Amino acid sequence: MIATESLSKRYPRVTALDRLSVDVGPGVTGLVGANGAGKSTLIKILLGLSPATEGRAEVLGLDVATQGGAIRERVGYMPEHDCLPPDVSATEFVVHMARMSGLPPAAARERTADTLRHVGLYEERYRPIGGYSTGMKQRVKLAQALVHDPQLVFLDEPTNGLDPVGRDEMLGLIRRIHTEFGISVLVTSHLLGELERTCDHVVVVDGGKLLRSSSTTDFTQTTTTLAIEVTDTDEHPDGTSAVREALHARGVETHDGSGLPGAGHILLLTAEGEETYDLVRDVVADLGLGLIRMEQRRHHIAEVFRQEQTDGTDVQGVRKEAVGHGS
Ligand SMILES: Nc1ncnc2c1ncn2[C@@H]1O[C@H](COP(=O)(O)OP(=O)(O)OP(=O)(O)O)[C@@H](O)[C@H]1O
Repeated sequence: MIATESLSKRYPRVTALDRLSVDVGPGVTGLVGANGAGKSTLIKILLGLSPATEGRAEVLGLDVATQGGAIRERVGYMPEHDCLPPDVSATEFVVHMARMSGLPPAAARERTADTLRHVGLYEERYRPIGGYSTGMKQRVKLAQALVHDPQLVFLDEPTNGLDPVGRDEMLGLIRRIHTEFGISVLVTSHLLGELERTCDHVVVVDGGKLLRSSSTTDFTQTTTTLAIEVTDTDEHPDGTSAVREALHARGVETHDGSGLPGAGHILLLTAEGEETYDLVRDVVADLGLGLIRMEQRRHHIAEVFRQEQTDGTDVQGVRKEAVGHGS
């Protein structure tokens, strides 16, 4: 879908992209980085709106330097900043954008109605945009990116300014753009964790450089860490401590899962194999406790990242190592 090769963008005072080489396939891909990491710059270059200083890039097999128009016919773009005219309704605006994309009037109206319904705007679509909430404005921006039925959409910080419920709804909507309509998505965020449930693949940039590019499952792959939670009984009012002591007596180290939801009631230990599961089961049964859960823990992206950064001696070292993992 997207391929960049040693792509750089230098402004007089800042290098926004620094020899970025990355491949993005079909599906939902998260482009993650702190503010100023170069995400919006990359999107503008990929749309053929801003020339790269060096390197090259292709979108859907088209060269961004020479085929920007053809790219924008096939790709939708939801910009980061509010850019909506306040005096017109969502319907008028999205019909206009559909017409600009070359749809005939009747098709533009039909596609607009379908798309606004899909993004969750109903009666309000006839009211002027100026009176909309941030969430509704984000939906209008999303609708105009989808109305011409693109193969790929670039969504720049679509969850910006939304409350947690609005954010979840937007992330669900983004996922459905791919699952229901087969449109591939490149979505940016400065929050690594929020893209975890939504994206198949995550590309992390920092200071214009590629930090890491891998599938979400590689990021969050199941580890051999077991999380155990047990009931309390009259005999063992603190069941967790009783299990901890019994496991220690059998030479199994545990840690307490601090920082996890429910910490204090959760024991973490490294599973050496089948025998660890059997041992835990026997210990809990011998104590007469109930086993609430025994599960392999999945890491969250943000944890993996934090872990990599603490393991590295310096940020530069982390970058080198992370680039090594990239595709
Ligand atoms: N037109 C421009 N002229 C000069 N510098 C720019 C220009 N556009 C972006 N920059 C700089 O390039 C760097 C990358 O900006 P960019 O907007 O791509 O980052 P970002 O990752 O999208 O962050 P944000 O989410 O804050 O927009 C920043 O230091 C920014 O100040």
